[in-house]
Amino acid sequence: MTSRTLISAVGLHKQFGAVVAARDISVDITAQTVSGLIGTNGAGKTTFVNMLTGYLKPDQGTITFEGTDITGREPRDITRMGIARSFQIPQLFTSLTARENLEIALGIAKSPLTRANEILAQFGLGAYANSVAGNLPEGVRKLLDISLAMVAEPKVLLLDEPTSGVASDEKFAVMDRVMDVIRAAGVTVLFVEHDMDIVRRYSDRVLAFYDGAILAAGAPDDVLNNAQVRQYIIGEPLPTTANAEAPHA
Ligand SMILES: Nc1ncnc2c1ncn2[C@@H]1O[C@H](COP(=O)(O)OP(=O)(O)OP(=O)(O)O)[C@@H](O)[C@H]1O
Repeated sequence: MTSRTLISAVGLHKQFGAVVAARDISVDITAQTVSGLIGTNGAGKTTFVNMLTGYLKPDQGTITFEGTDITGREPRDITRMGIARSFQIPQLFTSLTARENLEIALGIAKSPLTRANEILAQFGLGAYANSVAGNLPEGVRKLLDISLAMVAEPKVLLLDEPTSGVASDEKFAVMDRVMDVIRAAGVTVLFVEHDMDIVRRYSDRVLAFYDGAILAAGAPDDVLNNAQVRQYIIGEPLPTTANAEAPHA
């Protein structure tokens, strides 16, 4: 498998008053990989995602996508270039059916409305085609929301807590379906997730955020077994860490 760098972030810095939400973040994202972003609340995951998607402009640093500098570009330009996003709370028209939601997204993407059936089938949503989105179980709503993001055939998909609010016995089914679709389409994924079982199972690489910086990055087992990650992010103090200092504290 070739490992082509798709996104390259160099020296990203973002400050809100006294709060440093991103401190000197440099990371490369390889094409067609799945990166799990972990970190406690306020660690800087959303800030990083917002900078990649143009919702926030970094104070310093650059972001390159397929060799083009996209730093500070407008979100709609970045979306058009192939970076799509879904949110923690699905952005659906709750009074419309699943199919109608997809047809609206297809219309915006200037894609044939007849693709709705194919996309519903890909995401296992055929049985819900005529159900009103507001009445769908959370796992199905999440899948529908992600299917809307896939309408534009993005190269990169950013997912914000794809399993939050989903019943624990449905989480793996939701993620299995998402991963099947995105791997078949060759999409590169970054997903923010608090459930470490999901992170371990579905990530090729984990980026662990702490206090605005990347504390560790690498293979899931390496990062999730890293002593600092366990202590400061997963919240499992180690018996021998009584004298350890918090990074950046
Ligand atoms: N628009 C903003 N104005 C002021 N402070 C902000 C803003 N956005 C983020 N912050 C601060 O920046 C820090 C990083 O926040 P961020 O939302 O990136 O963290 P996060 O890791 O995504 O957390 P969560 O898991 O809660 O979503 C926090 O201290 C947050 O309060």
